Amino acid sequence: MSADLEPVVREQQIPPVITIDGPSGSGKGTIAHRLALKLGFHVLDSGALYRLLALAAQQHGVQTDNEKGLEVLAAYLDVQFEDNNGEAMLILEGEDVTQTIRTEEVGAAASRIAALPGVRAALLQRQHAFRELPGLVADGRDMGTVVFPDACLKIFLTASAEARAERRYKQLLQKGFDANLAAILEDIRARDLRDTQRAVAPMKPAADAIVLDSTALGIEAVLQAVIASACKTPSLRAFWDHLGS
Ligand SMILES: Nc1ncnc2c1ncn2[C@@H]1O[C@H](COP(=O)(O)OP(=O)(O)O)[C@@H](O)[C@H]1O
Ligand SMILES: Nc1ccn([C@H]2C[C@H](O)[C@@H](COP(=O)(O)OP(=O)(O)O)O2)c(=O)n1
Repeated sequence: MSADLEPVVREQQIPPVITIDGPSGSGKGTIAHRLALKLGFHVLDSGALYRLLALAAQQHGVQTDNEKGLEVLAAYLDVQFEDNNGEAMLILEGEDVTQTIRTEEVGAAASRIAALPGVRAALLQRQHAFRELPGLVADGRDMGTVVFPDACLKIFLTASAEARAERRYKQLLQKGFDANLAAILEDIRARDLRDTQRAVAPMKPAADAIVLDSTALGIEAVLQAVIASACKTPSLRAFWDHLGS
């Protein structure tokens, strides 16, 4: 944090939170990182926690419907989020799993375990712990509705399933994974359905969220729209004034 930003930060009693929720491939992670970088805020990739737990369950032979077993695993989950030249590096039980957790298989398992109330409750405290000064940008499915209902700015980012599948397909190829567009589209639709239909903390825009459809918008255009909303948010004004000066 730069020295001249310190008075701005000191004025904040509770670290401000910006939430970015939405379905797979809507661009939440990308926008959350870009925005956090601009503001100097921390980032919570809450989906990564569900993915890490899903991978840990696979490695320890805990089935995705074993709620009690998953709760215990979540309570003792040994994970670190480290910074690797501006990129998050995810360590599970001492092993770098940054790439391993990004497969559609782990994403689908994460979505299944995320429907279990005990799992969500067990991960809640870990998510709250990311709320530190100067502030937090949190991305996921229930950041604005359940985890940070008092967030000062809530964005719900969406796009058509086809556009999201295409983005994910390109992203997986870029990362060197094998990918099949039709299979990804099917996975995305199944995940959307599971994430919106579950009884606890279903994916939906918070009543006070700004809904942004990025089907026809590039990353820069989405970022500018989010920044425009952030500039109008009173508790964030001091940060933007500082950046503009
Ligand atoms: N508005 C957009 N237009 C085109 N591609 C995008 C857009 N937003 C994100 N992407 C790309 O789509 C892929 C998925 O984005 P990501 O931020 O990981 O989505 P999410 O976190 O919602 O699953 C990434 O490769 C990203 O660069
Ligand atoms: N806050 C969250 C974040 C993720 N989840 C669940 C539901 C999602 O399908 C999986 C994986 O989430 P993740 O954000 O990593 O997935 P995408 O990057 O959007 O494909 O975890 C959740 O239930 N609540």
